Amino acid sequence: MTPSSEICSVKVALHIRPLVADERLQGCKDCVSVVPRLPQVQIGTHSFTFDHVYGNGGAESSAMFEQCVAPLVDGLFQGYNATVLAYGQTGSGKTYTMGTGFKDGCQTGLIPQVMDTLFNKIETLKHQTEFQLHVSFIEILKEEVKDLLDSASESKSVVANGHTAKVAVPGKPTIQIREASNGVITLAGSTEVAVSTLQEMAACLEKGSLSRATGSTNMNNQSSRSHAIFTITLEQMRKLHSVSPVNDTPDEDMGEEYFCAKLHLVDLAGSERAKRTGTGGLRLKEGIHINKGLLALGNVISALGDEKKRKEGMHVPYRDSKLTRLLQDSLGGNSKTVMIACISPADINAEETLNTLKYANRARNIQNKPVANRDLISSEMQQMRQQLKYLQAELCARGVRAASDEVQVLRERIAWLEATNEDLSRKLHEYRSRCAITEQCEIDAYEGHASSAKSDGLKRNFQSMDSSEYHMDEGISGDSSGEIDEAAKEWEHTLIQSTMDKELHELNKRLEQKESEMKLFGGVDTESLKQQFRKKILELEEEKRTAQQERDRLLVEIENLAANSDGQAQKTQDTHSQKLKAFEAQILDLKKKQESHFELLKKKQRSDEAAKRLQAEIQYIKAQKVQLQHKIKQEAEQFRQWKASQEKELLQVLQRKTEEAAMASKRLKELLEARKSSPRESSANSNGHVSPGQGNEKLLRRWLDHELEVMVKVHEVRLQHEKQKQEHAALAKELALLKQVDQLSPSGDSPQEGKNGHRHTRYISS
Ligand SMILES: Nc1ncnc2c1ncn2[C@@H]1O[C@H](COP(=O)(O)OP(=O)(O)OP(=O)(O)O)[C@@H](O)[C@H]1O
Repeated sequence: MTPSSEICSVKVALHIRPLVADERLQGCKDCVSVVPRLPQVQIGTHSFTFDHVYGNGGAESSAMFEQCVAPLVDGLFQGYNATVLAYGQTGSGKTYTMGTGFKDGCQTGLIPQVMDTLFNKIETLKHQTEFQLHVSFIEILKEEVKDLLDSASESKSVVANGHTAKVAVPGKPTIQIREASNGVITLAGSTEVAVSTLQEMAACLEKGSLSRATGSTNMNNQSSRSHAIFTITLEQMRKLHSVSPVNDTPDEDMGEEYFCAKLHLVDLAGSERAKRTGTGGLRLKEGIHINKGLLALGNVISALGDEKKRKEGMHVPYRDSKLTRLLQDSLGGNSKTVMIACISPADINAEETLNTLKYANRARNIQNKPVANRDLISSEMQQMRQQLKYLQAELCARGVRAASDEVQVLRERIAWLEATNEDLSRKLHEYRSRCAITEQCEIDAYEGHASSAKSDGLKRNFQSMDSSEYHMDEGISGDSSGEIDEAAKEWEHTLIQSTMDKELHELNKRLEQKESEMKLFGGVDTESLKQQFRKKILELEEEKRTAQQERDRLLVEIENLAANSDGQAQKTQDTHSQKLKAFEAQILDLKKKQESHFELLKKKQRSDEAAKRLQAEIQYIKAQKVQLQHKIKQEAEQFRQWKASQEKELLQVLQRKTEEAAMASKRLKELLEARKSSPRESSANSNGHVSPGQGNEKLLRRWLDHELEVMVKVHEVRLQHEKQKQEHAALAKELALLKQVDQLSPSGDSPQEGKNGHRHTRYISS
């Protein structure tokens, strides 16, 4: 049972009955006065204050139940034990006040009102709580506990000399007072009748009241000769509801909460003086026992009521009598207790009344610590259930339930990516080797074509110049092989660029895929999630440990109970065994939850590792990409430089040839001028004589032929130069385009087709 302690004093109410007929006949006077509107009474010079005073000018007796007992009935539903104790001299009205003389459905007294209220409340709560009610009714007569509800002893009640008493049935075990390890006092062997209606409970009260030992004394025609305790045990199994976080509707799956509380309604035997009660023999013996019990009760009340002694931890003599032993819980223990001190206002009873008032006044100082008797197991189970609910909700919120599926999907995706990667690498390798072969074939084919085409074209034109004194073949005679080299170089450059562009394109594609994979990992704060998991696992471990400890404790308790062979022990043992089973199931459940948490944590770790690998792969691809881009740039730059140097060289040659052509043309002009200025020389030579002028003419003609040839060649070179210039412009344009592509290259697309097409055309045309 879980304690939720609060300290509260024993409440004391004073009930002053009116003067009874007998007293009036004796001419008794009222010696007790109630201070108006105060719970205070005066008797002689003595003044006493209580929590409530009823009757004889005080509050109406009818208000007693509402003010003193109804709160205790309410507390019963919250799991608090309670005791209502009627104390007072014989004939002071205890039985009347308690209603333990309940006969023929007569509703006076507190017990019938308790029963009414109890069943009304059960009626209003039964839709959400399951109730079980038991009653027991015992009396302590001459220091023996007797069962007033035992059917076997019913017929054995005897009436002799106006005295009703039960005869002990042979073989029937006597009722034993037991104290459990937690200090709870129980009666082993008493009849506990399960009741479900007011009528059944009233029948029990009536039956027990009839069985109770009563006798006639001078003070009371029907004096109770025993202490009677009517006990109502209320067990509740309350259905717990939690509110669904999704739609605010009650969730039925929260289990139950168990409460068990007892209400003792005690009608003590009246204190008496043998002289006044006029008893002798059997009555006297009864009276001695009654007084002994009450004296023990007085001592307990004194010990508990003295604050100083209480603080010093003074011994409380509960064990001095069966009465005090049974009321141990109600006085200074786990119970909310109300004592109703009953007094007669008659002056003839002044001394007893004063004693009662002193007794009751001391009882006000007793402090109890009532605790709600909630079943520890059910409350722990409830806590565990709530914890589990919380965990499940949290896991749901964080999408961890889907984590395992997600990890599976990612694994498959990684496997697919790796396969694709391998496939692409293989294709790339094949492509490269194909490229190398194609490149070689292209070069070979080009070389073959060039050697024939060039010899037909350029070589034919320039061949004659090889032997000339002007050495016009310089720079041009090597053009054939030079152009072949150039074309091969360009072709190689195009192929390299194309391969690298494709490589870059592949890398970009892979990078894109890997990055989209990474995004799947990115949604969850994995570190904090892992922390949460670890925390929950630790919490579950802690809960499991607590549950195991509780189970061990229960086992020990069951073993102890097993040692006790009586019915009550057996019953408690059965209850404990059931709880133990439930508990073990709970522990098993917790273990499973813990294992599943471990599994989730492992999966999460594996998924993190996969994410790490993916990240590393992405980094590697990025590095590769940067390297490739750098290479493309470098290759383009090298080619550009080579092309520029080629053009520069060509321009130099052209310039030189142009200058030479200009020189030749100038000389030709000079020679023509010289010929015009000597016509005689030429006529004289026409007579058949070879003059020195004739030799010159011959020389001049030869020279002229040569000059003309040179001029034709110069013209051809000029044409060639024009052509080269056009090509140069086209190349510059292409180079600019390449540079642009290079800058935009992450997409990997490049206008390869155009370049190749253009160059190829150029090779053919040249
Ligand atoms: N408040 C009351 N109003 C009217 N009559 C009362 C009241 N209280 C008690 N009486 C009457 O007083 C008589 C004695 O009452 P009761 O039997 O309840 O005393 P008791 O304290 O139980 O005595 P005992 O200790 O001897 O059993 C009874 O006849 C009862 O009807």
